[in-house]
Amino acid sequence: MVVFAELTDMQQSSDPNAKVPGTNLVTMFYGERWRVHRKLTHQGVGLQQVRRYREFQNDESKLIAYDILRSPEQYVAHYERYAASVVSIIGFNRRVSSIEDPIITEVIAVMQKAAELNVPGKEFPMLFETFPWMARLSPSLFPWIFKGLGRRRRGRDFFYALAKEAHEKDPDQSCYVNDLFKEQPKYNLRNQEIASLAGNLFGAGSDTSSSTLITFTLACCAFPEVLPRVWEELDRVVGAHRSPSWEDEPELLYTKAFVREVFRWRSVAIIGGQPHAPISDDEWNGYFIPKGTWTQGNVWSIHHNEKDFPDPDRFNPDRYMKDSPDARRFPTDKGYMTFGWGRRVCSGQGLAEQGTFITVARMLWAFNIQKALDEQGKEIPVDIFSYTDGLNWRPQPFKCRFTVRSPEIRAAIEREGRQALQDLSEYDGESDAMDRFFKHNKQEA
Ligand code: HEM
Repeated sequence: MVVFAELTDMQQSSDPNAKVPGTNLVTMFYGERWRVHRKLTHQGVGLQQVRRYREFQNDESKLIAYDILRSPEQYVAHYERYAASVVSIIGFNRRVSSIEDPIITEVIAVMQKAAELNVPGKEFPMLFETFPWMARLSPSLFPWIFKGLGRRRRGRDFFYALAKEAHEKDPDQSCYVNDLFKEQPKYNLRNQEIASLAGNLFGAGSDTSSSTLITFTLACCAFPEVLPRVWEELDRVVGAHRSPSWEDEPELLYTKAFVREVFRWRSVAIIGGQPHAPISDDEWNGYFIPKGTWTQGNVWSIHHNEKDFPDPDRFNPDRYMKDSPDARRFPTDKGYMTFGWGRRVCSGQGLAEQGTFITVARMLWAFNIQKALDEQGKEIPVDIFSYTDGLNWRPQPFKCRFTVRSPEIRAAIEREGRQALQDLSEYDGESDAMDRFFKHNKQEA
């Protein structure tokens, strides 16, 4: 498999001198270059940084509730817009204001397809994992792989064009791509590295965050019995005249447990993301693991271990309530492994956790989320096992009902939504680079 990784890395690079092992943090081998990318990513979305993003993240989250009031049937698109907009502001200082934006309709769709194909042993090119001898055959035997890599190169061009546009518009503006351009000479960053670092915000951070919110919605439909308790807490701590804020967090114990259970119940990176590999020979529990062997953490299995999580398919926030009989000791304080582990642990964990908390708390406060009704007024069942089939997964499309919990709450959602739109207007703006790219691609297609 290592052979295949090297092959793809060489093919990915348009610079003939660029025979470094990979240009993207997510798939890069561990080493000096990986450390540089990891450091730069932390400068953008590390734990210290993400608190600075709370204000606009909260505003974008207020717009989910506001948008769902007007078009509840498009709830998935509203989640996707929110997640894409947050990382777009961080990266490029430009928000994604519409669910029609090509960042959502095209880029995120490509990411989902990539996650679907990127399952070890499932389909070409990951069949190399199942049949390693294939990796030794001439690349000319697999012409279609180059088509895929060409597409990936176009993705890089796209993110580089967006980064350059943001930088040229205002090089002093505080945003991630401006920091990358500032660091370019120090780390000798090639343009395609800037593109991949900036593109990772969408690639690693957008589909994962929105899929988690879809899972949350499915859990509400499938397990309505958990809702009254969380409403009692939210009504007591927050009330009806404003939505939850981060300041409420210490008092929202059951809501926080609810969020943790969302992360555990159907973790989006179900096999822990990309495979890891030991950098030297290793031994574990009597097993010899040669250097470079792919190892994959089975998050599904960890989160479905009856010992730690009895009746694991039941959505039960009580697992995370300290004094509950359903609580069990888990090796980590958080009680889940949703973001991976070790030195490759998710770089955007802090951003994802704070955004998921504020959005789940707000959605629970705002709505009763239930199964949809058919024409006879009967509830349409949901299937908690009907998920997409990929490295990152999400529920297959399902219909549901959002009912605002009171007229006071409706008024607060509308007031806060209008205010959020005003506050976010500083990030509004068109992108010529995006228009050009999608027009060009349509012509080519
Ligand atoms: C609910 C949302 C998210 C989940 C469940 C998630 C999960 C994961 C997982 C399981 C990994 C692999 C960890 C490992 O190999 O051990 C990962 C890696 C990564 N994630 Fe996330 N992630 C989320 C959101 C984000 C966000 C918002 C960003 C950035 C904006 C991000 C950036 C990254 C990056 C850059 C890596 C690669 C790190 C490396 O290989 O060094 N993720 N994520």
